[in-house]
Amino acid sequence: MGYDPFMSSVSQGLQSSQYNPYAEEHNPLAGAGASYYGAQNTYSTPSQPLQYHLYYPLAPIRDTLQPYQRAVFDLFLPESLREDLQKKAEAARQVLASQPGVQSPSLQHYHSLVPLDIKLKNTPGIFGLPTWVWKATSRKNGNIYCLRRVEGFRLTNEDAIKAVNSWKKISHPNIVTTVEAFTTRDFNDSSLIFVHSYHPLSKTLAEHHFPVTTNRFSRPGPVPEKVLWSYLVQLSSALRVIHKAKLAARCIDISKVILTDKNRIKLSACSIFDVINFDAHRRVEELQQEDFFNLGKLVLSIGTNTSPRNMQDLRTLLEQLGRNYSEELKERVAWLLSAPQQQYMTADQLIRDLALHVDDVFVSSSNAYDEAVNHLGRELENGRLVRLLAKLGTINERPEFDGDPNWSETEHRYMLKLFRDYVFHQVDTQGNPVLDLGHIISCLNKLDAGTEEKIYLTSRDHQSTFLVTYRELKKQVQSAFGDLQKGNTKQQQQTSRGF
Ligand SMILES: Nc1ncnc2c1ncn2[C@@H]1O[C@H](COP(=O)(O)OP(=O)(O)OP(=O)(O)O)[C@@H](O)[C@H]1O
Repeated sequence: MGYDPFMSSVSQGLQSSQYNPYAEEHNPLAGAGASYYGAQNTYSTPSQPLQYHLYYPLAPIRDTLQPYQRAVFDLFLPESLREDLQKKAEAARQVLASQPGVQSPSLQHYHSLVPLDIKLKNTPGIFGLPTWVWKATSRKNGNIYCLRRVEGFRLTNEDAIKAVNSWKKISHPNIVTTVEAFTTRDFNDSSLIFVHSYHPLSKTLAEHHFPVTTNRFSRPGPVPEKVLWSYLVQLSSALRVIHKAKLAARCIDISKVILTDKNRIKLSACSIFDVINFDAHRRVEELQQEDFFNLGKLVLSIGTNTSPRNMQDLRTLLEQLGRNYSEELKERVAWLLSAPQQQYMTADQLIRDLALHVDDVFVSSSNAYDEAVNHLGRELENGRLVRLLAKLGTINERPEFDGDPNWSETEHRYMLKLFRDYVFHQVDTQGNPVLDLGHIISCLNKLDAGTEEKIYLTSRDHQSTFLVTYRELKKQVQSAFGDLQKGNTKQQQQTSRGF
């Protein structure tokens, strides 16, 4: 089998000795001696032919739905997930409307800057300086990143910016990855730019739990305790990896923790304090203890619905937390708030103390993972069909190939044209188009699997009929597509004669 541009990159990467479900010949020893060795290695490969037309396990709900609903519900991503992913994709692709004569904003090799801040006027936040956040596309690799400008910061020590290098090595599901940092004069001042990975449509915990609203009745209700435990576990896990790398997060604040999915949070502004406060030369152990204190404060703030600006009396707020939540949560938060007095609390110790809640988070994220793999399985099926459709599209109705204007209408290509009619152009007894997605997908699945099932194909003038198996049709698709891949033989001969 030659190079197949419609094969997934994954399957392209497969070694010849590995099983390739898209390969025409599945037995690597095919040829001399194949039948002798035929039974070997079969333990690692599914029996042939693959029953591709059997889709992923279907829910019982299937029987109660109409065919058109069934196809949509059973074969594609659930509506809510599809909508969520599409909204994220749309946000990631968003660009500012171009204005005549105004160049789209860019910064070094980052172009198409789109602001992510919703505030119009920027006041200094936790960094003590105004910051601005954008999404931007890298000219180097086409990826989208989150850029944060720290306005009016003059870098006096070149070593300060190197502090970012240690952060680049940190990779953790609850930490936004740091990519790079640089200085710029593009804003007619000296500004620092931090580049982090981009997580579309994320909100800060401040935006989520303390939305700016003028309607006092629309204030959010109390946050469920399991959400608070989940935040605590996720941030403790982030702290564990940060502290192990001899760093301190320094940005545990409701405005710097982002919510990227339901209850999934990430620390979004790591490395910034390490650069802007580089000259303060504070001991990392001391900063790590502050991380614990700030973690306690964050949970207390959300649990008592009190903005960090109004958290002067921590003792009273702890009592309030104890009235609404379990004693265990109150004790854990009190323990975190005592961090500066305690000598060297560690993240390992914290994770051990949270073990039962870590298990809860583990179970829910494992469930989410299983569900995602299940959806991925269906999408794998759909991706396979798109490749098949693309192949058929290159063959059906091709106006001319190899100097033959009837190429797509003759020999086995004619059968593929009739198959196209069978799949897509059926009509009912009243002559209305049959728009049954289930029929289309089932036919394409059988074609891709090359089953032994036979179908009748009838010419448009009803003068001729063919009884053909999907297996034969599959061979015909491969043969016609193979011809197209080889290219124009007449021209090649002429060219080679020319040499
Ligand atoms: N890595 C990221 N990917 C995508 N969006 C992000 C990322 N980091 C932050 N954001 C979003 O950018 C917006 C602004 O973030 P920022 O940290 O400036 O919050 P803020 O509340 O404006 O804080 P401050 O008061 O310090 O300016 C928020 O909506 C946040 O969710």
